[in-house]
Amino acid sequence: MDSNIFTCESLFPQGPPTNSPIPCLLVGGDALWNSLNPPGLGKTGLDVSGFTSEVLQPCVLLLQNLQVLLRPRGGADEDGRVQAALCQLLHSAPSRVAVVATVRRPRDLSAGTMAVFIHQVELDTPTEEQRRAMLTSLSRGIHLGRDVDLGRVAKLTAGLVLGGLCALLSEAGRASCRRLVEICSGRTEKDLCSSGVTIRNQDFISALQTLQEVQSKAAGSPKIPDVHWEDVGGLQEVKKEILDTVQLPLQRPELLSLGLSRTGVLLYGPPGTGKTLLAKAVATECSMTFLSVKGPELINMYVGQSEENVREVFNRARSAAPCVVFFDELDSLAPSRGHSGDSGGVMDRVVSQLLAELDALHSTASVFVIGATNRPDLLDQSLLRPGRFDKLVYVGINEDRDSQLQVLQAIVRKFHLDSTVNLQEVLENCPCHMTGADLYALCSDAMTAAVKRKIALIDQRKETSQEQNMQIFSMNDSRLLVSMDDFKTALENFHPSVSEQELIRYQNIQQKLTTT
Ligand SMILES: Nc1ncnc2c1ncn2[C@@H]1O[C@H](COP(=O)(O)OP(=O)(O)OP(=O)(O)O)[C@@H](O)[C@H]1O
Repeated sequence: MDSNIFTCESLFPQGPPTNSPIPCLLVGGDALWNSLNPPGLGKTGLDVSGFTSEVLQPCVLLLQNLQVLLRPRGGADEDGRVQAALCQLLHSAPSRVAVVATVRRPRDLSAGTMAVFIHQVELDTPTEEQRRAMLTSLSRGIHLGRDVDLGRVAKLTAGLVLGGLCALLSEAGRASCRRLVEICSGRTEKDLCSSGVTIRNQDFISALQTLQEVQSKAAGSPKIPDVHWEDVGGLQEVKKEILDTVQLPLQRPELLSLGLSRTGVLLYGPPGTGKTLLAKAVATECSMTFLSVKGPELINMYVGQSEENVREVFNRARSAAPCVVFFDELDSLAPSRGHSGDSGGVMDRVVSQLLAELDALHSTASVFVIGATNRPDLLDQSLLRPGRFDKLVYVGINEDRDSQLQVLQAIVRKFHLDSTVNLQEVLENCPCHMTGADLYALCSDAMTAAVKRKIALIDQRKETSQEQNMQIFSMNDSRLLVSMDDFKTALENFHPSVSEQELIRYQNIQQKLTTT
């Protein structure tokens, strides 16, 4: 049993408060399970003295992840016998033992179990200000370089909780050791650490990257994307409209109390015009995490599961706040109620759930919703009421050459172009109506042509080198430069993805929405 009694590291990562004389016993897993379910399940009831002997009292008994204990085999219902034993435990606990239990989501426990606990405290994801205070407190006693600005670190750590911030500091410490070992070759990490290391800003940056990589590997966890304004060409007006809506309440939280904040923006327009890209850029530029959800992914055949999925998305967003939730293909998640044609009314319930979640966001600036659709006319109109998606922004096709050039320049930012490339000339050979995705396809076709050209060159050189015994030339020998000829090759098979008729249909929808 002793091996299951731990210190309270999870509650107090730096150890229990030193000025507190009360020990904290963390009990979890098998110890509690065995006590509540002795072999044969004949006896129920926890012998608290097993954990909290007279010697240790007064003390705090911390029961972690209570839901796991109550639903040991992941079943839908709690085991009544375990629940009864738990109630018994709480009633029979000595008065000098305070029992604290933790659970990820209160709804994981039955109402009966919840009622056993007199006080229920919800721990929210820390705000930027709270993260700053935590970082200041956690880094006490650690030597930080003059270039470290904990306020900025707090800004970049949206979505991290106390444990994450502890991990960040440890990782930054490791990064600073690695940096020193590299500089002072010949000295071991142990030597350097014993003589004291200073954590610099670059160590925090490297630690953040490491943490984000780990997080992004964890299924679906939101992170701050890496798309900047420079990656979005043109769309100046759209960028401004979204930023005014998202950034203002973040910078001026007092607007919330005046009821001047907005919960969501709906981007609509033809496919491939940069709606997803814009939403990601907003999140990056405002240092918010990004949670992308495709409408159809949330729909599930099991009764109640689709609504639960919607609820779960908003829970995840709240725990990663400040967060931008991006609902792609919103029309398939929230079609007009009464018209969806599903027999069980699943879609109607999903829409109602979505509306309830949007309304609940109203009092906070930390979760912002961006919806995207090609068919705003199919949406349930109540979504467009004030306080929900109350700003509609049309993201259309760039029709003038100037804005097309801006998109092209944004796309080729990461390409190496040779001096023969004239982007204006490329555009002159393109049709008038092109989406950003079309231009991206054109550039990647040009890149493919460049790769093929280089492979052909290598093959040719190989033949000559064998004949003349020359050194073999490989793909890595020089940078891959995309030439004007590569663009010309790409243009041969280039067709815009949105036809003129479709474009007219989108423009009609836009006109209808702006006049209503
Ligand atoms: N304005 C733009 N600037 C730079 N690149 C763009 C732009 N618009 C689109 N692109 C390119 O096209 C790709 C697809 O765009 P995106 O996915 O954002 O379009 P979308 O409007 O969300 O499409 P859909 O409606 O099909 O979801 C982007 O990854 C990007 O490479």
